[in-house]
Amino acid sequence: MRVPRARPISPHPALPQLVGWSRPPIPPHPAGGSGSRRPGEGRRAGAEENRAGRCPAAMPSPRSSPSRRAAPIPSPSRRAAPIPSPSRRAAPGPSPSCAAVALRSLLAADLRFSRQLGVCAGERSAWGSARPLLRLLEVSGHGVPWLAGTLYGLGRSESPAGREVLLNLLFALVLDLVLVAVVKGLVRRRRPTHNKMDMFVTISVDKYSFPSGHATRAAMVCRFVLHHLVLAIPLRVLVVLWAIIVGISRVMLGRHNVTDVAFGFIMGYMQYNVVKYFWLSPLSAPALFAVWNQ
Ligand SMILES: CC(C)=CCC/C(C)=C/CC/C(C)=C/CC/C(C)=C/COP(=O)(O)O
Repeated sequence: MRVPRARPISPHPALPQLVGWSRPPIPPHPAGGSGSRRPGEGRRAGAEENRAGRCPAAMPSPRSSPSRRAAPIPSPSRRAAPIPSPSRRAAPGPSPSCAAVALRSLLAADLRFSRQLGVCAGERSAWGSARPLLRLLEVSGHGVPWLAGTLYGLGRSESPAGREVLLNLLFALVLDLVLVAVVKGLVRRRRPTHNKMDMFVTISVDKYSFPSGHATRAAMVCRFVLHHLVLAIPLRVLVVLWAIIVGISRVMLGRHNVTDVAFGFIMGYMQYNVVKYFWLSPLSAPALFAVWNQ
């Protein structure tokens, strides 16, 4: 008796749409299928995966699974290829763990929630009239004004202590740009579909959204300023509020999902630890400071 060969199980086909990650298209099925699944097939495949999976939360409910299994498969070529029963499946392939299922649910909720919060994503959005104000906030957290301002300050500064702080701020800003570009390039999460790509000066990886560069910069600069500038309490509160509002405005503008901003805040907060660890001073980098002190 010929035992049908088990087909490898691919990850959930709706995953790229759920999480917004770039992924190459699914190659055509060797049996002659179109390669892309039809509506409903994804759910069936997902249920199959879940049956084989390790996470009890991913198992289909007894009420829903028989009807899904009974649903006709529209493509004749697909009908010809028998779906192996769990008992015959030799190598079940990758199955979603509880963590993967939880992550998918979180990311799906993230996309839904972020779309709802994107109330300034366009001029015609619910709060479209506030968009110019939020775009002003966008500029306030952008890399160019921060780099330009820091370089200008460095050029004008006459105190060694001021120069030291500004030099380290410059290092922090460049470090932030590099780290964000690396993570964006590795993760390659697309920006929300409702985002208008009308951002002020971007680099190539800025087509990706994870993490939010504005959130990393806002969190890092906020910690930097609070540590190195002597400010009155109301001003300190303002700096913290600015960082939080810059982050929230990224989601409202439709530039990011909530998780991009949340991770960006955490990453920016930790980046400051790196800056603190590698703090540039006349002792640790004498050559650098000798340039100015001549
Ligand atoms: C200003 C000076 C002196 C030099 C500029 C050098 C330069 C061109 C640096 C690049 C700055 C830049 C384009 C930063 C990107 C900022 C940005 C669009 C981040 C994306 O933020 P996100 O929150 O949407 O991820």
